[in-house]
Amino acid sequence: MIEVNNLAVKTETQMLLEPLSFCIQKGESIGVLGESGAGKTMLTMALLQLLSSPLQVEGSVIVHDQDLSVLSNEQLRSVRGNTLGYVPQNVQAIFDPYRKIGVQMVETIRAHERTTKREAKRTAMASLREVQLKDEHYHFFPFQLSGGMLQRAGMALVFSLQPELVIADEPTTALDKETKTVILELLLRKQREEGLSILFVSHEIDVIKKMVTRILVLENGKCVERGSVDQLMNEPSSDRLKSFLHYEVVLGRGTMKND
Ligand SMILES: Nc1ncnc2c1ncn2[C@@H]1O[C@H](COP(=O)(O)OP(=O)(O)OP(=O)(O)O)[C@@H](O)[C@H]1O
Repeated sequence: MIEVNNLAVKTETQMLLEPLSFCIQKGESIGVLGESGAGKTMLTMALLQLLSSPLQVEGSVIVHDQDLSVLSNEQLRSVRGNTLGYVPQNVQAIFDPYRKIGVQMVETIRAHERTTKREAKRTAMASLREVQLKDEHYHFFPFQLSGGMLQRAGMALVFSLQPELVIADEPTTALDKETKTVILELLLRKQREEGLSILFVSHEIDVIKKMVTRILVLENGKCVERGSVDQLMNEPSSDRLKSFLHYEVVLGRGTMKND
């Protein structure tokens, strides 16, 4: 459903993301693994057409045979949300701190779909329940929710628009175990039951292994390795991936076959 061809990001003096190509099919999940500064967020922003001068973006992102770079801002707003859902690491940026969660959800739903307020409220409530929040949270301000609850509310907002592909940029980093489980299980269930496609960005190899079938490893803005999870876990070739695996073993998060 999405085809990325030689996507690159640079400034006048520096290459921040070297040309990268990959496809994601319906119902497929791909992981992007890399350390801080590897270019993971740069990739997600370029995919969503959210970068502007002085950053220069080259290459193309094709969604359902449509090149996103030629779309108007209005068309892009529709693609972002209805087709491509974006879950950032810190969803505080999604919500206006001074307005109630439910009001913001209803507004977003109605900006993307022709629906009544009542119907949008029903969708918002159902979405909140899906992430194991309660109906009362609909009436809360963002600051009244804990960080983990707010991250779940962010997921609810994204899923209330029923996107076909979710781009999740470190969606569970620094969250408690319970919230992490709710978010990861929801993504996997949507993939299994609704054919959701997922681009899962993380520096946590144990999480990425559970979530995806194929991985791209980024280092200094360059894809240094790619392949299926099974293949890469058993025969990593880049030093970057080897060090990720070594780190995981040292932390005792799991036993690797190549240990
Ligand atoms: N607006 C910008 N102008 C110039 N360079 C930038 C800009 N934004 C980010 N960078 C640089 O691009 C590189 C990649 O940054 P990016 O935010 O994509 O890393 P990341 O892998 O997402 O890291 P993290 O996990 O810490 O978020 C870094 O060297 C960063 O300093």
